Amino acid sequence: MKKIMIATKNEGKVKEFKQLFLKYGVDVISLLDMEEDIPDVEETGTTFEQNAALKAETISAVLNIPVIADDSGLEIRALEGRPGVYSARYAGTSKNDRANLDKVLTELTGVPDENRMARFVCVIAVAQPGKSTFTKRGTCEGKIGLHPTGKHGFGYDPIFIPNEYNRTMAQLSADEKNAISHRRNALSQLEDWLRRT
Ligand SMILES: O=c1[nH]c(=O)c2ncn([C@@H]3O[C@H](COP(=O)(O)OP(=O)(O)OP(=O)(O)O)[C@@H](O)[C@H]3O)c2[nH]1
Ligand SMILES: [Mg+2]
Repeated sequence: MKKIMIATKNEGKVKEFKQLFLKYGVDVISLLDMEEDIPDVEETGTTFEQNAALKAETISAVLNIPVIADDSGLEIRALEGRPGVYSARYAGTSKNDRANLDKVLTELTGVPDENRMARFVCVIAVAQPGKSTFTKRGTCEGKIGLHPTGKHGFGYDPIFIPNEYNRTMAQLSADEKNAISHRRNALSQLEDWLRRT
C-alpha cells in the first residue's frame, strides 16, 4: 500500500486522515510513528496557508520525502475570525481543547443564535523535494452552540453545529463528519495529485 507522511502530532487529525485516505488506497503515517523525536515546527505564519507550508516543508526537508501538512482552525464571525490560526493555542500554549472551547463560549455569552455563525477551515500543504509547495483549502460552514455536546471528534467539535444539522460535529459519527468536514473538502482537491503520485 502507498504511504504518505502527514507532518502532525495531533491524534485527532491522524485518525481522520487514516479514514479519509482509505478510499485512495493510501496508508497514512505521522510524526507520532517516528522513533526519533522530531521537534515541533513553530507556527509563525499569520495564515493557514503559511503555517501548513511551513510544517510540510520543514518535515519534508528533514526526511527528504514528500510530506503533507494540515493547518486548520475555527473562524467565528462575531469574534472577527478568531480563534483562526490560533485555534490550537487559544487559551494558552498547553493546547487544551476544553479550555479553548470554554474561552470561545465565554466570549460569545449573550450572543444570539443568528449571530453565532462560524466556519472550520483546513488547509493542506504538499511539499516535495525539488518541487514547489502547493496548498488546498477546504471549509465547513456552521454555527456555535450554547453548550458542549457529544463525544466524537476533537477540538471544537462539541460546540460546532454544521449547517443543515441540529447536532454538533461531536455528535456525528466519524463517517458523517468525514463526509462534510473541512478536512474532507481540502483532501478532495488533492485527488489529481494523489492519482499522479
Ligand atoms: O473541533 C475541531 N474539529 C476539527 O476537525 C478541527 N480541525 C482543527 N481544529 C482546531 O484547530 C486546531 C488546529 O491547529 P493546528 O492546525 O496547528 O494543529 P495542531 O497544533 O493541533 O497539530 P499540528 O498538525 O500542528 O501538529 C486544533 O488543535 C483544533 O483546536 C479542529 N477542531
Ligand atoms: Mg499546530
